[in-house]
Amino acid sequence: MTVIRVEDLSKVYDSGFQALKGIDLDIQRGEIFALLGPNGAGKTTLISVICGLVNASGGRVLVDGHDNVTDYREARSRIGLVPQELTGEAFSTVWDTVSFSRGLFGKPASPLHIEKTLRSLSLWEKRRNKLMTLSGGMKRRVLIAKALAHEPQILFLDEPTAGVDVELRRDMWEVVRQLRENGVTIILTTHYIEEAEEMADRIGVIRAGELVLVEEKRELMRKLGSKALTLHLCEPLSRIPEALADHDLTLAEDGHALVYTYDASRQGDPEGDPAAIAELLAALQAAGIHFKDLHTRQSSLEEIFVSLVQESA
Ligand SMILES: Nc1ncnc2c1ncn2[C@@H]1O[C@H](COP(=O)(O)OP(=O)(O)OP(=O)(O)O)[C@@H](O)[C@H]1O
Repeated sequence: MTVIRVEDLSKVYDSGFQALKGIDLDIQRGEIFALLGPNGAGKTTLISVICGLVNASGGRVLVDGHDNVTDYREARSRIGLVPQELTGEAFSTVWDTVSFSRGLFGKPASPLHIEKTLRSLSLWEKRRNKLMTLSGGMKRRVLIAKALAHEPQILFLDEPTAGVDVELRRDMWEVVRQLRENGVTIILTTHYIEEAEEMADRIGVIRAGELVLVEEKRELMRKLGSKALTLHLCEPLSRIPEALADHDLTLAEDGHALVYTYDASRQGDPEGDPAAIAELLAALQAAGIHFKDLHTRQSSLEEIFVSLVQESA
């Protein structure tokens, strides 16, 4: 199942700056893994080392069992890397650019594969266009087509939607999902928590060169997400009554709502919060406080992420 194994990886740049500190990470075949982290955390350094563009100072990387230093060609041929920007080549056509990328890996020409790739990225109609004439969205698709030209099993996307509008972002997400459905393993770096929340099966958080967390997205949200139960009251309160002092409540909306915050990880725990909620509701009734509506809200990955990064700061 493991398609990439990263063992005790470290990187010290010539300047003496240590960008990666003993990273251990396994990527599973067929997953979408999102690497989240603030600016300068080491995301680009990590994927550059895995892709063999930057030398590690310590540790090793196995790609499908092939060491990415001693067995560079085998390792590299399995990887496609989608950089942030398209450089040069403004006057080349889409077809030529993508075909050329395949050639760089020493693969024999395969017009069939190039056609399939262009069609899957809705670039077929544009194949004769020069890159300079393409829209930003189309250029991003060309970057992906180039990275897929040599038929890699693993695709790295470095900030795939940095600086694009919402519509294009959704478009790109759809493209990535489609690739995964076709069996490609995806590793993406992102600043956008929304992107990780939307796309990822697993999330890694990197901070100051250390992986501070790797977790299934669902598990992460279950474990760390707090829930808030908001009760909209029939009659506003000026303060929380004594009888409810034992319950962890706050008054909101000018006294028109009571908010109870609890740990979502204890859901389903008979000793935990469901009992506490039942008790709370009973106590409200006993105190003669009636509510006309209620809703619960789970904290988003964004809130979870911010608290994580602050916690380890
Ligand atoms: N060639 C280099 N020489 C010295 N330091 C470098 C070099 N490249 C990157 N760094 C430093 O290493 C750290 C990690 O950089 P990296 O680009 O990996 O971060 P990142 O998480 O990808 O950030 P961003 O989201 O801003 O791209 C930064 O502090 C950066 O200044």
